[in-house]
Amino acid sequence: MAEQHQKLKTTIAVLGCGDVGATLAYTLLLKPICSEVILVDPKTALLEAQVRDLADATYRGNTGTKVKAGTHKDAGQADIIVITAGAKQKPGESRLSLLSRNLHILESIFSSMSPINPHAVLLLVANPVDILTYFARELSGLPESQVIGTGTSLDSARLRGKLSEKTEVSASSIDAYVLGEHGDSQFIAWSSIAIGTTPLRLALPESTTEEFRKEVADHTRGAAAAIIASKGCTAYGVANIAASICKYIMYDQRTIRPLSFYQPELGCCLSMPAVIGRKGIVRPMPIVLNSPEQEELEKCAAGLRAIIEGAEQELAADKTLEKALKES
Ligand SMILES: NC(=O)C1=CN([C@@H]2O[C@H](COP(=O)(O)OP(=O)(O)OC[C@H]3O[C@@H](n4cnc5c(N)ncnc54)[C@H](O)[C@@H]3O)[C@@H](O)[C@H]2O)C=CC1
Ligand SMILES: CC(=O)C(=O)O
Repeated sequence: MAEQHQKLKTTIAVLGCGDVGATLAYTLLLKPICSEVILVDPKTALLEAQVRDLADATYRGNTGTKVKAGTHKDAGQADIIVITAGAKQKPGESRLSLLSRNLHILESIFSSMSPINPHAVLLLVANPVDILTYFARELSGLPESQVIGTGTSLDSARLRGKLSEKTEVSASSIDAYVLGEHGDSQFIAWSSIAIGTTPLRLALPESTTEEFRKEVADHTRGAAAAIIASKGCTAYGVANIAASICKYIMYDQRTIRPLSFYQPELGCCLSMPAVIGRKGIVRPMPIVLNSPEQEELEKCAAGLRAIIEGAEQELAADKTLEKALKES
């Protein structure tokens, strides 16, 4: 019986229980996606308080999901490991400015979690998410398909929200993708946007003007900075998206979303549409880009590759210094 129970148990570990991690844990408790949510954070007082506060939300009308505090080792055995651990942008700061701090946190997480459940799917949320997804793939030793970042899913949701305002059609009836970096070099795949089954250019002729496209792209690209300027963080949007991705994985739902994953032909992780299921990326879903969009994609990948190279050099220099200090 105990063994049968063990097999039915499904666990999602959330690393980092700050604004994003706690909001994600709350969202997971409200959806019956897994039997247990494990929270991990080195700030032990915060961790205990978050677990108690979240547990209070489970005692009435409970979905059956339990929440508890755990260690990095416990997290390493979960079915899905979500990494929200890391510094966040201050008003006016870019996501890329977090790289050095968050890469060191990522390294320390993998050295404390090892060995990782070989069937786990790793979901990166911390920023800069595309670069961290690239390094998580190397540090975790998991197959590429099992290491994904939330990428431009959030930007795409923001885009659909804006287009919903413009077309007066529900966002859920709009197919529109932001692709590339979850950051300043992201781009909108305008040529494939559909309102229901109607191409955007037919549904809304003004959408082909430079002015319209600039307004929508600026809104989408600038959304995080605008929210952070007033409340210091963004949390609800990404928590909802991360919880939905967990559901697609747990239920092997085969949903198509733009997610950050390794693109062998581009040499980096960035967002392209993919089918998501129990093993993570089931397969990339090809998208037809016109030539300006293809150029944007290549420019975006070149920028990310340059950042990865710089980070690799920094990590190598750190290792050399560490070794020299140990030997002295
Ligand atoms: N990808 C996306 O669309 C979004 C990404 N983010 C990113 O998510 C990250 C977290 O944001 P917030 O929760 O607002 O930050 P926060 O500062 O409120 O929480 C971060 C938590 O991570 C914890 N932490 C640090 N080292 C850790 C370790 N080794 N193991 C476990 N936990 C550790 C900290 O103690 C802290 O409690 C940031 O990098 C932020 O930029 C935020 C919103 C959207
Ligand atoms: C913070 C961040 O990456 C976002 O809200 O898009």
